[in-house]
Amino acid sequence: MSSAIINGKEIGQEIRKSVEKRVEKLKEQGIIPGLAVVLVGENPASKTYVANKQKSCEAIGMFSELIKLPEDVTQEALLDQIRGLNEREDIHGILVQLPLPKHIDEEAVIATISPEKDVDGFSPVSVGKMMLGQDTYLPCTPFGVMKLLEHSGIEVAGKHAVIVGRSHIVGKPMGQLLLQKDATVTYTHSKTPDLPSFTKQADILIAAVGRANFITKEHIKPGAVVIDVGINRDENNKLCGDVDFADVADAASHITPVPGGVGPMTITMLLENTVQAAEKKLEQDKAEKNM
Ligand SMILES: Nc1nc(=O)c2c([nH]1)NC[C@@H]1CN(c3ccc(C(=O)N[C@@H](CCC(=O)O)C(=O)O)cc3)C=[N+]21
Repeated sequence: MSSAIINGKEIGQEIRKSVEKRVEKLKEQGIIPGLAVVLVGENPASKTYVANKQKSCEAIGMFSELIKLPEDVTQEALLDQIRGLNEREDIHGILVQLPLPKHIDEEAVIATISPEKDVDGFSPVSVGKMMLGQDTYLPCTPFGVMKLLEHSGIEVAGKHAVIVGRSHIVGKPMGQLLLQKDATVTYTHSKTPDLPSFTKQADILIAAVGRANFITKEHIKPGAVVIDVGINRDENNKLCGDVDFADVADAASHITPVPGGVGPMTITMLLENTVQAAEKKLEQDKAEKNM
C-alpha cells in the first residue's frame, strides 16, 4: 500500500490566506489584531518557536509583541505582566510560552490570562467550555489536527480514534474534539499494558507521547490514518516525530510528516484564534456603543 502524505504546511498556508483576508477587513475598521507572547528565560527551543510565531503574525499583517522576562522573574511579577496585558486595548490574544521555569506555578499563570484573550485555549474556563462544546478558543494543536483531517477529506464520524498520550494541551483535548465529531475514542498512555493491542484497532491514530520514533508498524492497522504530534530531536539532533515515518508510511493510508505536518497547523490556529478574538472584541465594542 502507498500512503498519502498530509501536507500541513500547504493546508496551513491555505487557511492563513483566509485569515489574512479577515485581518484586512479588521484593518479597514481601524483594528489591528494583536498577539502578546510572553517568554520567560533563555530556552533556545522556546526562542525559536516564539520567533516563528511572531514572524507568522507579521506575515499576515497582525501585530505581535514579545514580552521577554528573565529566568528568575518572580511569580508575582509575571502575574502582574499578564494582568497588564489583560487590560490592554491593542492586545487581543495572550500566549505564555511553555514550559515555564520550575519556581513558577504554571497553573496559576495560565488561570490569570483573561478567558477572552486565551488564544491558546489552556485556561480552566476555556477547557471547561471546550468540554461542554461551548463557543471558546480551542487549543491550537488539537484544533489544527481537526482542520488537517477536514481538509484531507477524512471522515471522523464512526471511526475509532486511538490517542497515545494524555497531556492537558494535546492528548486530552484531542480526544474531546474527535468525540464531538462522533468518533469512538480510546485514550492510551504510559501505563497502558500491551499498547499495540490498542493502537492496532485505530482507524485514526494520534501519536502525542513525546518520544522520538516511538510508534512503529507493529502499532498500526493497515490503512490507518496516522497523525504525528511529536516534535523531538533524534540522536543526530534531527527534528523527528513520535512516529517512525519510514517504518509506518507504507502501512498507513494517510500520514503526517515531521516537520511539515501538525507543527505549521498549530501556528495557523493561533493566528485564527487571535483574529477571532479581535473580531469578537470589535463586535462587543460596537454593541456597547449602540446601547
Ligand atoms: N503556550 C504555548 N503554546 C504553544 O502552542 C506551544 C508552547 N506554549 N510551547 C511549545 C509548543 C511547541 N509548539 C510548536 C508550534 C509549531 C511548531 C512548528 O511549526 N514546527 C515546524 C518545524 C519547526 C522547526 O523546524 O523547528 C514543523 O513541524 O514543520 C513546532 C512547535 C507550540 N507550543
